[in-house]
Amino acid sequence: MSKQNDEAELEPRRCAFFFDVDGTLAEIQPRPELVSIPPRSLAALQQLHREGVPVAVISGRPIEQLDALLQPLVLPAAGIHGAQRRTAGGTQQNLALDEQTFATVQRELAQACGEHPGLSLENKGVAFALHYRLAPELEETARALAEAFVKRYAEVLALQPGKCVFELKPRGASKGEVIRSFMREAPFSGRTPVFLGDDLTDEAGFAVVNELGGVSIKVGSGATEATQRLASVAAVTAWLEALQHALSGQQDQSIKPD
Ligand SMILES: O=P(O)(O)OC[C@H]1O[C@H](O[C@H]2O[C@H](CO)[C@@H](O)[C@H](O)[C@H]2O)[C@H](O)[C@@H](O)[C@@H]1O
Repeated sequence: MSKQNDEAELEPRRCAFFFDVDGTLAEIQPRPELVSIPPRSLAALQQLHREGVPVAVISGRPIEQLDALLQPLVLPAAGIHGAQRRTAGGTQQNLALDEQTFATVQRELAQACGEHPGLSLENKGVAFALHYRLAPELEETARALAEAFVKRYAEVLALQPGKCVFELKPRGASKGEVIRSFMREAPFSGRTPVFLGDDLTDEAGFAVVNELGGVSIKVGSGATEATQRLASVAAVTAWLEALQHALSGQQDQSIKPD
């Protein structure tokens, strides 16, 4: 870094990059399955990776969905808010609920959601997301349901609010802690961590990156622990392309966030 982090001009070859997906690399869509990552962003990620700059995705989605969104790229990744982590070497670590508890929560949640047809229940294998984007009037219903389940299964579940969603994730899952784990390992260690995210779940990541002396970048509006900001997913694409140019030896001031 050539300047203080609050006005950093990044030197990409000295950084390790961490990206949230929904709302950061990909525009928010009415339903999770409609999401895609812009080809220009994918090309930039691919070049960073090809040139040996460490890049990982840190998402609330399961890793298999991340692989589908990023194909043909296969990156180090954290899924389900940190409950899953695939290292640069390809080893995968998972936090999980025991099968019986998972099956019980699944059955009870499905039954409860069935009483509110506007709610959509996403089963992520080791976590659940209660979406109300298509029925915003059900926000408080979704919140109450999620809070009740987390209270009932407090030993194993934690609440993760997000954009038009209340998620039930395995207790202990944290985007901050997975970024910390990546930063202890090659090829990430010894570099400046840079994390871009847009939502509440990303705040844990910003806190750890700040603690490690890195660069935290909030995408969009809203209160945040992040020290820098980009306005939108489109701005993330432009920022990634500026990184590409910087990697190719071209100077481009636009890699400085707003
Ligand atoms: O950590 P992220 O990569 O940002 O993932 C967070 C959640 O993203 C998805 O839900 C959100 O995006 C959907 C598609 O744009 C949107 O319809 C929904 O309202 C958002 O909450 C995904 O479905 C979740 O599993 C992720 O945890």
